[in-house]
Amino acid sequence: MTEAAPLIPARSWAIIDSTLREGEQFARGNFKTDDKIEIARALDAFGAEFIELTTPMVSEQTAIDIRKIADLNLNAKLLTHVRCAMEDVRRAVDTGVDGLDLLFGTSSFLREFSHGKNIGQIIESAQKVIGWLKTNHPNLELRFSAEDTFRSEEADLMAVYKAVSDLGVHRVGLADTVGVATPRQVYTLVREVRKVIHAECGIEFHGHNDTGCAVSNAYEAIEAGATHIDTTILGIGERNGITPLGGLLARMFTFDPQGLMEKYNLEMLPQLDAMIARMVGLPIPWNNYLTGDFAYNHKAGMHLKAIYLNPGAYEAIPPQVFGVGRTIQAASKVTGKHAIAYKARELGLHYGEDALRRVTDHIKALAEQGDLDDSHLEKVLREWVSA
Ligand SMILES: CC(=O)SCCNC(=O)CCNC(=O)[C@H](O)C(C)(C)COP(=O)(O)OP(=O)(O)OC[C@H]1O[C@@H](n2cnc3c(N)ncnc32)[C@H](O)[C@@H]1OP(=O)(O)O
Ligand SMILES: O=C(O)CCC(=O)C(=O)O
Ligand SMILES: [Mg+2]
Repeated sequence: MTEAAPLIPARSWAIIDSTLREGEQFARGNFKTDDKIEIARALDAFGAEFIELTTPMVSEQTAIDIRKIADLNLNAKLLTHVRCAMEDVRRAVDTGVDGLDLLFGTSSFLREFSHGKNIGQIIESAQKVIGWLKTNHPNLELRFSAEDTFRSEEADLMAVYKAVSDLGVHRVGLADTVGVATPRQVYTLVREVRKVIHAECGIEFHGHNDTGCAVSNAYEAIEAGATHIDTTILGIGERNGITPLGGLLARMFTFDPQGLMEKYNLEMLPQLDAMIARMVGLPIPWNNYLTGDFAYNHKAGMHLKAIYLNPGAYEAIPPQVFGVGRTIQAASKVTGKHAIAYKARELGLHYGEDALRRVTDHIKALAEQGDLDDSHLEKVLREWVSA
């Protein structure tokens, strides 16, 4: 690293976990009442500051489920995600949630093909809906998001964000709905939005992962001053999903580990990922952030030599903080004498320098012919001594 990492205090941003909203839009996300309660409780125990729930407009059952979750009296604040329409907000305020996440698409795509409103009409709808909410439900936490922000005209966005900030929303939302934004665009737009909204108004970022930037875009949003980041467990959502909770935690851990450990029960992450994998009927991806099967697998001889001396040599984040372990894969063609010596010592075996070189080369040659596992390695090491 040529420059010092920027100091980004974990206290400067909060998680809005949307597994129970965006996650329901995932191909395999079809949570039943008990699943929703399990997810909400687990996120609360983890320490998520906010839990976003699907709109009660979906169905009577969904409305009942939102009320059930509200009755759990969790520490996390509950939000429901609703269209900027009186019918929806009237239904939403009856559910017992703490806040409403309103949205309206501002890009020409969504203005033409989703709802047919121009920017003036969007602002009028926002005035009507937010005005009614402020008068009748002043304690609700309100957010207004410009859906498809990153394909919207900047002048339109600024007009909408200024209007809703003047109406007194607690947060404005920037949504990379089709996952097209670059980190630099996110950084720049968050800075621009900050200039037109009130100082006490928060900024939320919601990023899809279509081009693989969901984590980096969330990071850039935070660096630029965003206060809230949308995540889902395992990143589930429409298409290939949004910023995964684990990915965001991994990214942010490197800036303020202590702050992150104080805010969240990080060692619960494997449990959260496993819960959602079970519910959606899919395995945790092998290369998943922190909890993938091989996220902490070390194999090459040059790495293993250093790992034995200090795991930090090849790990940016200590696995135990997130409740996972590391795997040392010493039996392979890319292994080296230090790893073999270490494995031998574990078995109470010791070789001289020449023998160690020869057994290492033998193991590498064997691995060229097929996979080796630890038990095979152990057998070879023992036979080598007795031979
Ligand atoms: C990027 C995102 O993820 S946005 C969030 C997406 N979430 C959802 O869609 C929640 C689940 N959705 C549903 O259950 C249904 O779509 C409902 C209940 C919301 C609406 O269902 P329907 O009345 O059958 O309408 P349908 O879904 O076919 O069409 C969407 C309607 O929402 C309107 N709409 C779209 N965006 C908005 C908005 N931000 N504010 C107000 N109305 C909107 C459209 O104009 C259309 O209404 P219209 O038929 O009067 O033109
Ligand atoms: O309400 C928001 O900010 C995000 C909505 C959404 O899921 C999206 O735009 O992808
Ligand atoms: Mg989304």
